[in-house]
Amino acid sequence: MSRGQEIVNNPFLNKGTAFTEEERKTLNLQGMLPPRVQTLEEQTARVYKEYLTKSNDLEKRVYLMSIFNENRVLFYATFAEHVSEFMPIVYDPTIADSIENYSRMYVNPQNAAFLSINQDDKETIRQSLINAAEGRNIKLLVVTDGEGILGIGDWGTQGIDIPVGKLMVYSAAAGIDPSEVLPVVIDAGTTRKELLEDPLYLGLDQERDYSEKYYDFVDKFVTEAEDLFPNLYLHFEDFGRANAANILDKYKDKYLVFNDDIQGTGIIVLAGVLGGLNISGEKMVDQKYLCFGAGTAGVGIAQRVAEEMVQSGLSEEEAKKRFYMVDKQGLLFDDMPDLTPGQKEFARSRSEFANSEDLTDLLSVVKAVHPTIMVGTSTVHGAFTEDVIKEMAAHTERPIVMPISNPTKLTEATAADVIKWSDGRALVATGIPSAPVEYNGVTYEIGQANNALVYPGIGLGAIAATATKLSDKMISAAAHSLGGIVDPNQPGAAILPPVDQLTEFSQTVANSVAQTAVDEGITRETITDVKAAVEAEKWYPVYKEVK
Ligand SMILES: NC(=O)c1ccc[n+]([C@@H]2O[C@H](COP(=O)([O-])OP(=O)(O)OC[C@H]3O[C@@H](n4cnc5c(N)ncnc54)[C@H](O)[C@@H]3O)[C@@H](O)[C@H]2O)c1
Ligand SMILES: O=C(O)C[C@H](O)C(=O)O
Ligand SMILES: [Mn+2]
Repeated sequence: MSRGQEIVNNPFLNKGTAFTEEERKTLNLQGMLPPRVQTLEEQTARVYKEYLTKSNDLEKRVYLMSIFNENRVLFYATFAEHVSEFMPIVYDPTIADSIENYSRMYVNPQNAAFLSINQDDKETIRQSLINAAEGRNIKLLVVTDGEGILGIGDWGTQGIDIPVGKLMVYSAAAGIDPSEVLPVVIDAGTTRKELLEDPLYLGLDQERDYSEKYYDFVDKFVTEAEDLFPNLYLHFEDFGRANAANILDKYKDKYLVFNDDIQGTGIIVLAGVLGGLNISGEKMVDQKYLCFGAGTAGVGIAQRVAEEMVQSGLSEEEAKKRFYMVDKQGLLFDDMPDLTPGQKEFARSRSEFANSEDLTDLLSVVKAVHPTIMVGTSTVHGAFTEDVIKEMAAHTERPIVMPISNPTKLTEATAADVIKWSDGRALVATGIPSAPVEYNGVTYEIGQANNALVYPGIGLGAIAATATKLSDKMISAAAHSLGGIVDPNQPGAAILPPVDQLTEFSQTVANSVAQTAVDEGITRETITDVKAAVEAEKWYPVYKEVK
């Protein structure tokens, strides 16, 4: 390929119509582009105008991804101009439609690495990562095995859109250089019959592997990735309930790793709880917490909030007594078979209740427990019914309610309903973006309790600090750093900061995470000026000289 062809076909170098006359001459691009030279501003205006002609969200996403495939600077410059408008298009919830239709709509591998459990020798794993990285300096890798995509379950190889999408948010929100990231999917088969029966399915035509071979494969992958990319921040996303915590626990003391569903979600929900308490004036140690859907996210959040209660003065035992976990069986009791290790930590004793046998549905548990905080991570659409919310609101002045299952079709309630049913008293945040709610003359802003509001800043902070691991203190600092961004005295104030300020508060999160790593002395390099180090790590969507 000629140098000119190489450049226009490389999304990290391509400038499209913005190549100047001078560049067209020196890079041998003459005759390869329409004659008019455009500025980046003209290009983003064109992209946005065309975007507006698309008739549905999936088409909008496909169009934006075509720009992403061609020209990363143009994609991120346009994204930066329309952050809160584009978030639900490139990310959740529209990304769910894109994953469900991935094989049919496939056009481009988007610089991802596709690993197959059938090729489990470490040389092939290593070479696959090298091929996908194409000599780029990879600092951030997002990997999924596709088993627990959002709440929509096992999508095998099609899950690759989640690492791609999570990384887009890293670059847009925190300014992670898009040429320094690598999305990876581990195809270990799938449990989804309709994929295996679909002749168009692009993943392996086999049942998901739950044997030791799977853990061996993950171990080879982690070892090779850490060896190839020595300063790596390794982000795990949407692994299944049986594996996610095991994998995090295995590597978290050894490498700089992060599980978004466990840790990221724990941080954003804790930040929302802190924001809610800031508004209600109540204390953390007085709260009673109900988790509905005690899986990867549900347990991860409960652990984070419990840790916060301990830091607020309770003993670990006292803190755990404030938690009630509800899953398919109803309230979880310690005599139940099949509890996950995380569920066991929080399971209650039957002797605490006169009617423990009856506590098999959410409403009876709410009646028996009178929670002050209720978080939904169950994937059960509509589970927070009018009866449930009214019962909760009857026993607490400002109930904190977060239906955060994704995407839209799985969410436990809408913000508008929760506000109406609680007569405007509930402090609400949702997993997907929600429009403001008008109720009795007050406009309620609804925060988005989605890990996207924190994981980009955490990654940027940890990378900029050259942290050797992600410590509990760094995680806690991230949650606390979001406080103070919202004005709690404003009637109808949100409990979390608005998505249109995503880039600003990602910076705040990054600074505080980096500062904590430096204070703890867990950095590879000596950092004297934390803010400068974070700033130096940031990438901006502007064209650079191509040589
Ligand atoms: N907003 C966010 O930032 C965020 C982050 C992570 C996960 N989530 C969402 O949370 C949901 C769960 O994700 P996960 O990764 O924890 O999945 P998971 O499969 O690990 O957990 C889901 C849990 O819900 C339970 N459940 C299923 N049906 C139930 C029912 N009828 N009653 C009670 N419990 C029931 C399951 O048994 C399981 O324990 C998904 O919809 C996901 O999109 C949101
Ligand atoms: O991807 C999201 O929108 C949040 C979260 O990681 C999820 O799995 O639902
Ligand atoms: Mn996730």
